[in-house]
Amino acid sequence: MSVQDGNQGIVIAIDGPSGSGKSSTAKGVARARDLRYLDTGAMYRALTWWMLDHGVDVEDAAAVAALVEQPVIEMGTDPSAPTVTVDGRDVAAEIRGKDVTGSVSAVSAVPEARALLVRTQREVIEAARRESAGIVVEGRDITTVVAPEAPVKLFLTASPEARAMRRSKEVRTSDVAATQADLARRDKLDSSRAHSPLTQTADATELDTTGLSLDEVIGLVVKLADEAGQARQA
Ligand SMILES: Nc1ncnc2c1ncn2[C@@H]1O[C@H](COP(=O)(O)OP(=O)(O)OP(=O)(O)O)[C@@H](O)[C@H]1O
Ligand SMILES: Nc1ccn([C@H]2C[C@H](O)[C@@H](COP(=O)(O)O)O2)c(=O)n1
Repeated sequence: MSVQDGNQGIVIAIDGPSGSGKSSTAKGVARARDLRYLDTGAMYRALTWWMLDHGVDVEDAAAVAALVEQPVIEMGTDPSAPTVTVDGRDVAAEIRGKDVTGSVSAVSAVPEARALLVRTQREVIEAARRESAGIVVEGRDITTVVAPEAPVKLFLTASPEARAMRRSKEVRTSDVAATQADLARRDKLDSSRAHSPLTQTADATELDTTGLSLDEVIGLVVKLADEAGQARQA
């Protein structure tokens, strides 16, 4: 059996704060080992986009809760070309805008929104496993709620300064301080909400990526995945 065979049906769960490198790492690992990829943050962003597009006050949890079932959110899990659609419309660009980023923590704190999206995320994971494909899933509650039984569980971190520098470079802003403040704002909301807050648990391997290149981080995670695959084969 090859290393790839050991990874068949594997679930790699990655959590961590904003800008720690979850999406880039998850995509790189999925590409390296021919796995599927699920960006759960994009699902919360897609739901938020729909709420804003329909004029819903996202600070009104009851209003959000009443409408969560309305949009049809679909995720494409090819790590080289992930997609996100709402009611058939490609919203990949819109969900990265300031309005959605400013409102997504409020929507993701609504229990009905979480229940719905966690259910959908588990369905995507099961579909991948039925096809014998493994999947890398990243977000804030993957190791704790969505897939706590995953054989590989990681908590990615990086210093606030490193995360702000990386994100500023990505969005081409020189205002690193403002970027750092926005990351801190979202981390605080995501870690302090009542339902499924971002939490680091003892059974998830912490990976501090501050001094590491993206390729180095991907290499470390691939190694962990291969070791878990070999243990599954033994
Ligand atoms: N180890 C690394 N070294 C340098 N840059 C990195 C590293 N990891 C990720 N990056 C870069 O940092 C930026 C943020 O990474 P990414 O979007 O993967 O983080 P994230 O944790 O998924 O963020 P969010 O939770 O906000 O979606 C990207 O531009 C990415 O290319
Ligand atoms: N599993 C998840 C994934 C994401 N969220 C929330 C919290 C984030 O601020 C927001 C956007 O995620 P990002 O695109 O920055 O990864 O979505 C969550 O609550 N649970």
